Amino acid sequence: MLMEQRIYKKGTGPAAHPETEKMSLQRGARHLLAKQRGWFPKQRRSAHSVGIIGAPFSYGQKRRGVEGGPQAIRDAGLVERLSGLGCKVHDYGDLNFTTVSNDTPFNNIVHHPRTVGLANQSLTEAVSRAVGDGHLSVMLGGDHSLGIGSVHGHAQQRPDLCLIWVDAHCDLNTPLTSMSGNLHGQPVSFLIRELQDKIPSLPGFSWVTPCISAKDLVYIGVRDVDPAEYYILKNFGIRYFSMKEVDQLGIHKVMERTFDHLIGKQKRPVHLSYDVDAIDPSLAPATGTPVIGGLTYREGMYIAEAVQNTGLLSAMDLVEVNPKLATSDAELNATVNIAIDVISFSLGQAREGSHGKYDELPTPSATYTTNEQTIRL
Ligand SMILES: NC(=[NH2+])NCCC[C@H](N)C(=O)O
Ligand SMILES: [Mn+2]
Ligand SMILES: [Mn+2]
Repeated sequence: MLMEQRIYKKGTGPAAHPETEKMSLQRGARHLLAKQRGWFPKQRRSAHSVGIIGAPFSYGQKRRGVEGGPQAIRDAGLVERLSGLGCKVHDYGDLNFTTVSNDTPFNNIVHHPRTVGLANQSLTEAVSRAVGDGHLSVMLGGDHSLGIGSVHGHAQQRPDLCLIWVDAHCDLNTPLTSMSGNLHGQPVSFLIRELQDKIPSLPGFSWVTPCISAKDLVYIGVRDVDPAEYYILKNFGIRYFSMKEVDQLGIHKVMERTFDHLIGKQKRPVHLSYDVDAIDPSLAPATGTPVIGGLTYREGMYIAEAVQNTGLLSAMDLVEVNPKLATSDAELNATVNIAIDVISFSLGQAREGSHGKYDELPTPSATYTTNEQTIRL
């Protein structure tokens, strides 16, 4: 409730607390409220500096609409949510992608190679800049072919990164094994060093160099694995927790083993690539390749919380939200809100409560001074 007059703690006033940086409306409102009551929110312990990069791109698959993901996620209040968590948010805006003309399929199968290659080249630069600027990079897709550029750009700044890929799919086909021809089913194959003699040179991809080893990657949530992907998982020793392991072990053990594998011996930056189709389609239906039997809301958020708790998250992706595939407003809102929740939990929201808002509790005996009078609360 708004009070008639602003109330300041004794000996303080607006001049004693200059607002040094531009704040979001919500943070500003909270700050004002705190001022009115006479105490101030303290700096959060886990305050991240976050760089948001919108990647409105859909040519890694055939269903248009996923390019509307960043706008839908922003419209639903992502920046305000993150500011409310105490994050310092720098929004880099949306990238402007070029559709290459005469982009004929590679081998008559792989669609839009030049357009996908070029988009990922500019995403690489954007993510590298954001991380170089000192931000935790948050890339909003767009389809999951963007994983190439996001991980690649992150690796330019943090060559020792490891990768957690949360997805119903492995996205591990090579251009020679893909049955769909969609590059969103192939990004990881371009990133893994050990696979490079199996990757043909694709027009638009000459700039790509692999940046992780098979042991630097863990999958969580997979339940739709193509034959070639299974071959690669097994023969290259890639660690993965399918939905079967999530059922057998429980999500807590899955995360424990994930971190044991990736950061057990040595701490290093974590890249979290989160495909919204990892979550069960009954909860997040507005996506292009839904697969029944996915993560519950609680499992999905537990993964994000656990990654945040490592303190090592350095870049993340939230991809495959396709607003055009929602059959109702309710479906759209459910999917977009889950996307925002995944990002928020990855950046410090916690179900047990968040720390940091209060330095101390207000006491009834404290006195507060307005411009004209002293008030006892
Ligand atoms: N990012 C995604 N949703 N990928 C779905 C991939 C589906 C299938 N495995 C393919 O190669 O096309
Ligand atoms: Mn994916
Ligand atoms: Mn997927």
